[in-house]
Amino acid sequence: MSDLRLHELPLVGLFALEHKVHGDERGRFARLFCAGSLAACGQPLAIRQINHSISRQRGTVRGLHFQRPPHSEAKLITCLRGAVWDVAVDVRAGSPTFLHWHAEHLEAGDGRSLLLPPGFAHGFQALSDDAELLYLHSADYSPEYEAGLSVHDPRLAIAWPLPIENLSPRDASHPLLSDQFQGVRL
Ligand SMILES: Cc1cn([C@H]2C[C@H](O)[C@@H](COP(=O)(O)OP(=O)(O)O[C@H]3O[C@@H](C)C(=O)[C@@H](O)[C@H]3O)O2)c(=O)[nH]c1=O
Repeated sequence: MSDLRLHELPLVGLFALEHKVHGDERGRFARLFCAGSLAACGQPLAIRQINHSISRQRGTVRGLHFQRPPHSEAKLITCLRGAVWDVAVDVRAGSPTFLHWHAEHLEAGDGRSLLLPPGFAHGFQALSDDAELLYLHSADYSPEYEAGLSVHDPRLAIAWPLPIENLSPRDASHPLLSDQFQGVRL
């Protein structure tokens, strides 16, 4: 296999990325991001920012976050320690899967990442204590364009695997979707 392989997921534009993991007596080596390979697969990704988070407690939920145009962004998410249930919600106006969600189990060392295109909200639940995530972003952080969906929104009906713990005050205050929500036009 080449160094990176993309697997289509049920929401158009959402991919699981499989890394080739090289193991030897010292341990392991994997390329987590490769601009050339992604471009060759038709999913070019220009990285503007790399972020890292640690969620101390199992059950912790962060999200669901996205940036509105013109600062919409793609994200490449990799779990570096522990495990998470990683969720993408399609908020693209006019998408056939508008407001559908998809979740993937990501675990440290599993050789997998989730690639979200612009127009998706992202969140996750830590399945272990001390879950560590690495995020690669295609846009700069633009707090004035940040938006959020409620993790409890009945219209999304996300089936969180564990009771929700440790929501930040900001995440607890995201409003429920209104009937007027049309999504983002990219
Ligand atoms: C996202 C972000 C936050 N911050 C600051 C704002 C705040 O003071 C502190 C913590 O921010 P938050 O509470 O938004 O962190 P958090 O809730 O972990 O936000 C993250 O959630 C997951 C689900 C994502 O998808 C990420 O892109 C990001 O939005 O860090 C930055 O300086 N740069 C950034 O890019």
